[in-house]
Amino acid sequence: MLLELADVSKSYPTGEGILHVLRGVSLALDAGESLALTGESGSGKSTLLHLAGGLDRPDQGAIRFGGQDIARLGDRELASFRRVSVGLVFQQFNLIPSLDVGHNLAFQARLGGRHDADWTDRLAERLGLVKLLERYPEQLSGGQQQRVAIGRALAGRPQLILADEPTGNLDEATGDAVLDLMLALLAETGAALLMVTHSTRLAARLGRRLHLTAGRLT
Ligand SMILES: Nc1ncnc2c1ncn2[C@@H]1O[C@H](COP(=O)(O)OP(=O)(O)OP(=O)(O)O)[C@@H](O)[C@H]1O
Repeated sequence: MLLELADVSKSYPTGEGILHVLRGVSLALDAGESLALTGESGSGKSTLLHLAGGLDRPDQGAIRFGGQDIARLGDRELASFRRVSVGLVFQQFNLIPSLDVGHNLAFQARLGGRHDADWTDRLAERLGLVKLLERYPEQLSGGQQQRVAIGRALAGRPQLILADEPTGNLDEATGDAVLDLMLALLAETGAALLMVTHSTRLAARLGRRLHLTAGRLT
């Protein structure tokens, strides 16, 4: 098993008291598996994704990656886990505006000491970015920007990709094409995917689906 959330709870203090977002959530994801997470707005999908990626810590419960509880790692070890083991793709493509496509693609892999020029070239080819490598993000369409973000997430060959509404900013046809590419590349690398989506149509294309409601998974 690659990723396991065991009885994870998370709440936030708010003006009106404590908001219990996740109430004892458990899930397991194997290497190479893809899982769609659906749920109403505000149900805690992004919160769960952030916990799985070590971007935040749970109040209770264990988050095991390769058997190790990342919720118990120190800040430096957690940062290293994020750089090496996880690739993130968000709805807002989050490219670095001052870097061209080639440097955006390699950015995270370089940070994690995992840059591999041949693999990055191959990703650029598979994602149809070869002719765009010297352009800057503002010179790209939304679909092109998201293809760069996917390449950047995969460049360091992380074992887990976490995607939060990755096609939410794209029209349906472009979004479908981008998702197809992402799934094909995941199949090639063997990485697992945990993807948040509002769309049951997109969720149906992944291996498994879970629905978050009232802080619990069904
Ligand atoms: N840092 C925070 N402090 C206080 N409340 C928060 C914080 N982050 C999230 N929340 C609240 O927790 C709940 C879950 O938020 P989350 O972003 O995980 O939901 P979501 O299912 O991803 O929603 P959406 O589909 O709208 O993106 C929401 O009610 C949100 O307002």
